[in-house]
Amino acid sequence: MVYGGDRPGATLQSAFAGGEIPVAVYGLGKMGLPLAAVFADVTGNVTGVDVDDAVVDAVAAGESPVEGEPGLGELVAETSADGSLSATTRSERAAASAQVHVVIVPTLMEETEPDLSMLLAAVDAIGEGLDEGDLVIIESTVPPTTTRDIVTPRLAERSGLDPDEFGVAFCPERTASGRAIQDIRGAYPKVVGGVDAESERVAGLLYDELTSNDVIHAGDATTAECVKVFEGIYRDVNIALANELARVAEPLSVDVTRAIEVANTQPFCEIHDPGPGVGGHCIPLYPHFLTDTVDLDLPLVETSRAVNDEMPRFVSDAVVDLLDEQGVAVDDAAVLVLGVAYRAGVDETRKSPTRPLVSELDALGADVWAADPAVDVASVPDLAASACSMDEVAATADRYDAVVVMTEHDTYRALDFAAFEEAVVVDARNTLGDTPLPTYTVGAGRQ
Ligand SMILES: NC(=O)C1=CN([C@@H]2O[C@H](COP(=O)(O)OP(=O)(O)OC[C@H]3O[C@@H](n4cnc5c(N)ncnc54)[C@H](O)[C@@H]3O)[C@@H](O)[C@H]2O)C=CC1
Ligand SMILES: CC(=O)N[C@@H]1[C@@H](OP(=O)(O)OP(=O)(O)OC[C@H]2O[C@@H](n3ccc(=O)[nH]c3=O)[C@H](O)[C@@H]2O)O[C@H](C(=O)O)[C@@H](O)[C@@H]1O
Repeated sequence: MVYGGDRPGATLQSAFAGGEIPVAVYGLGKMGLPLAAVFADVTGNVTGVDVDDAVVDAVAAGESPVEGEPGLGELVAETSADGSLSATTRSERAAASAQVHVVIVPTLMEETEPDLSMLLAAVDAIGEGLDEGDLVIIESTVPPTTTRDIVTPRLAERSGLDPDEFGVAFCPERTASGRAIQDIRGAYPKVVGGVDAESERVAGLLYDELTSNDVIHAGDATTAECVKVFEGIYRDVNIALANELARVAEPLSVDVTRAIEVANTQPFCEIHDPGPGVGGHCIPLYPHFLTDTVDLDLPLVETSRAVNDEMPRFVSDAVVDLLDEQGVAVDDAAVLVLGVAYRAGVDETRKSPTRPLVSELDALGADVWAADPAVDVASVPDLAASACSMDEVAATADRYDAVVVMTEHDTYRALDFAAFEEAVVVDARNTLGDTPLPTYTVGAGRQ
């Protein structure tokens, strides 16, 4: 019994750290596997649950199917080998033996509607195996009120327990791909919020064993859900401000990025970086998690989403204008797009701004190619571009009339842009510095 047993905090913590409290982590993806591995490293008693056989087989064999996470491969190998971490697809069976259930499966979006189907499937499996005194922790980002109004009643219904017989808390995953282990271990304070005081107390005690940082008690689950969604919305709105300011670079003949850099020397100013739009499966979603939940107009949040979603067209217009200056019609042009990942340091292409950019150029009749050192471009769905390997880029440089940098991969800074001969360049990330070619830089204007 973890919840409601009135066990003193220290006793509960030593039982948890001593492996006496079996933990199940549902979702062994980019965030879930690092989380399960750290839980296993701390408690020695974790079952990872995933619906993907290949993921489970890899983890059971001590291998990490998640790449690009420093330290993860070693931690999975170590915890699998010493029995701290096991893996299964049998969700209900894992739920029956666990006392702490941590859910970190995807929360996606259909158009602008949150899609909680994977979350609810995991919750249903947990409900089948939920016992009195268990604690369920949601780490997946969810629309505010989900934990209290959807997850908790669903668990009660599935398990036949009263809601006061088990604990539920929302403890958001505040982690970025590429640095998951260090983030989980304590880069930032861990936020916990319970559907009742005991849920929050127990969740706080367990995470206090996991993190080297502080544990912040939000007061309740809905407040904790708002913390996570607000963090993301703040970022989206702030990026939208930077992107809107970037538009004045040309009319004012000013380097807006430089002006932002200097403005940010004031401690209360933190304008983000202009770019080609906002990608990933988090920041573009979280505003909708809020606007879909409250029946209110939230014009700033909605407008910011629109400003960021308009940036791929802004970049496409810059390409057309530069080509026009050179007397090249866009429907006669070959365009190379450098970067399909939504940001540097990841191989993730979900909601990447490159997709709409390529669609815009393709619709204008351009012959579009795309290259990305971190991504298998040929296998990227819904990308209207021909794949070009980085090796081929150098060999075919004279093919292109325009080159567009969409992701700030270090590789691109090493490219010899003189090899692109007559091409024009749009640097949507302000990452190239000076080039020998006609260049438009988002944030700095015409170079
Ligand atoms: N990726 C990121 O940068 C961050 C993600 N998050 C949150 O973490 C959640 C998970 O994200 P990722 O790990 O990136 O997703 P992912 O797509 O990399 O992995 C999800 C995993 O969950 C598994 N899965 C799906 N349904 C399941 C079920 N019913 N039971 C068990 N496993 C199931 C999938 O097979 C997959 O292996 C997201 O919803 C997001 O809210 C939070 C912070 C950062
Ligand atoms: C508030 C916050 O910083 N959240 C982080 C974010 O990580 P994520 O991997 O989505 O990357 P990100 O750095 O926010 O970038 C998102 C998108 O926005 C773009 N971007 C980012 C910062 C900026 O100044 N300008 C800009 O255009 C990026 O290129 C990318 O396309 O979302 C994660 C999440 O919640 O999934 C979260 O854990 C991370 O800490």
